[in-house]
Amino acid sequence: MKADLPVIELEGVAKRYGAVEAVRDASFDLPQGACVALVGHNGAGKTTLMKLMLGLIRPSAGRLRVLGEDPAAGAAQARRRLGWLPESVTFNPALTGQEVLRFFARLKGEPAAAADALLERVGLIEAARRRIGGYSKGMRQRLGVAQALLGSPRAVLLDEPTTGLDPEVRQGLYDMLTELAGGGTTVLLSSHALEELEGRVERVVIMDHGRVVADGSLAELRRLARLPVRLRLALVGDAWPDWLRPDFAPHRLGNGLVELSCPPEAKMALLRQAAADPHVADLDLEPPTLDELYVHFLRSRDGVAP
Ligand SMILES: Nc1ncnc2c1ncn2[C@@H]1O[C@H](COP(=O)(O)OP(=O)(O)OP(=O)(O)O)[C@@H](O)[C@H]1O
Repeated sequence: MKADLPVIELEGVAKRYGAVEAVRDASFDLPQGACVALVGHNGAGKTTLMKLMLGLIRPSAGRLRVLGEDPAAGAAQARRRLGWLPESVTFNPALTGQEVLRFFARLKGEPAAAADALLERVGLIEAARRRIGGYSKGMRQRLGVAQALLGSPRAVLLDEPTTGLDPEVRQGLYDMLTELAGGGTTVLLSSHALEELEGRVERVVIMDHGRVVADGSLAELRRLARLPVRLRLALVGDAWPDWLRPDFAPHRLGNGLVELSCPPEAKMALLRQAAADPHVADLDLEPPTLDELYVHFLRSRDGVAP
């Protein structure tokens, strides 16, 4: 397979369960070394999409290619080049991390040394001979990631890998995923939380009721959404600058603070005026939050593509 071919390709993919349309008309590519998040609320279709990519289920319509092959066609080759961390992965608590990972290594035809190298890589080598029953949630999750990385997969799919992790452990996990993608592995993770993805993934695919409603970098999605920017000014005395146009809905917050919101294209002109006005003692700029961005795309009727 050529390096410039996408590792995973979806064209008009749909999956129905009876009356439920779990995935509808999904089309996107995941190139080599991409680090992409699938974002959506419960039931949006994230897990179903991953299972389709893994070949665990067949699409009701559309075309799916993983490393150039149909993942559900039974060709084990393509499937073996994928790693998967299922949602809420559980391991036998009576076994040690090393026993579990060596067992999975055997299943994948990998040597025990490969399991040990991965335990080292995910920072579990010191706990390798301890029973999993005594592991923290973060340690179990890292063991899950190590399991997904056995056999040096070309792509890893991680279903909500950060749920329940504290911020430090989560950061460690994202660092590991960034490093993996930097080494050429395609990384796809699902998440409920857009806000934790800032600076951590290069692209997000937002899903709603089985449909892809947005696909792009967070910067691209912000540009597309054209959400208003909030400005907070600290004014000296009772001054009310005449450039505070009523259509920006300026209002006093108390303590000399005034808040207004303006469309992104008006932002620079407004900042220049504020900076040049001696009545403005201080200024804070608040870009739209990721929650606002998320809500915008969930409400958008026709969907948006980059
Ligand atoms: N095996 C199944 N049989 C019937 N319906 C299913 C099946 N699997 C998923 N669904 C339905 O398909 C829709 C999408 O589910 P999916 O698990 O893909 O969502 P999700 O985005 O992963 O949600 P969550 O964040 O809760 O994990 C839901 O309405 C779900 O109930």
